[in-house]
Amino acid sequence: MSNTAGHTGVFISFEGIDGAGKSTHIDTLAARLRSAGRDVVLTREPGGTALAERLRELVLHQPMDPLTESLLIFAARRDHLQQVIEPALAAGRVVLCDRFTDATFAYQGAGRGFDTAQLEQLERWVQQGRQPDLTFWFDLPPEVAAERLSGARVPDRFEQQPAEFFRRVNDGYRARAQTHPQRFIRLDASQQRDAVWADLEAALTRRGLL
Ligand SMILES: Nc1ncnc2c1ncn2[C@@H]1O[C@H](COP(=O)(O)OP(=O)(O)OP(=O)(O)O)[C@@H](O)[C@H]1O
Ligand SMILES: Cc1cn([C@H]2C[C@H](O)[C@@H](COP(=O)(O)O)O2)c(=O)[nH]c1=O
Repeated sequence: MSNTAGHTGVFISFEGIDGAGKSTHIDTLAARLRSAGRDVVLTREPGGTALAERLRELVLHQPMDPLTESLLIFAARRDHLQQVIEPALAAGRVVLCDRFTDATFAYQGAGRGFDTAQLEQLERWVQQGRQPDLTFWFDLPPEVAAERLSGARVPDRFEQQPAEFFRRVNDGYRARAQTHPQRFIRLDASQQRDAVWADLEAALTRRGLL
């Protein structure tokens, strides 16, 4: 659906292991899109609504088993989709979302070893076919990400995981990128910030979004 300015809603997600560089570029992109006349919604997962932010706190800090973790993440996603993402897209806005369902397949699926078929069921049930139009995957070796994050903050339940966990998570992202090649754009996040931004900008320009 398009708004009065003739803009159609666009849903862009940003993925990658902790410390891969997503946040560094999301704000810059939001400013760029706004200066091009787009109405931008900046949001994140788990989170993005009052309820989903409360669930985020639990998921990041409260010990729980992988099924509980997956259910809470999808519950948060359901609220986020209904309250924020779907209305914004219907109004012709650009939604920039720091992580979405690919993170669940990467962290809960590949990282924790939770059954992918069950995640696919939850994905269908909760999202009713909704997927990002474009997904930037910041691909970075876990050792480099750990180095970038070292001492930056008190680690949450995911950030406390060993490098081997993040290697599996990164493999999980690679698998998702192979399953959804039409929307995935891999960025070499080990480059300098400017080079990563240039690749991101070029990909959006090629698609007529900048
Ligand atoms: N290309 C880069 N080269 C070197 N350092 C970088 C680069 N991009 C980001 N950083 C730095 O790495 C750290 C992590 O970046 P950032 O917070 O953007 O990652 P993130 O993917 O959003 O992490 P998280 O998912 O854990 O929030 C920050 O200190 C940031 O300044
Ligand atoms: C959406 C989503 C997120 N996670 C994990 C990944 C991160 O470690 C945290 C979110 O914190 P950040 O500020 O984005 O780094 O949650 C997850 O395990 N599964 C998911 O679906």
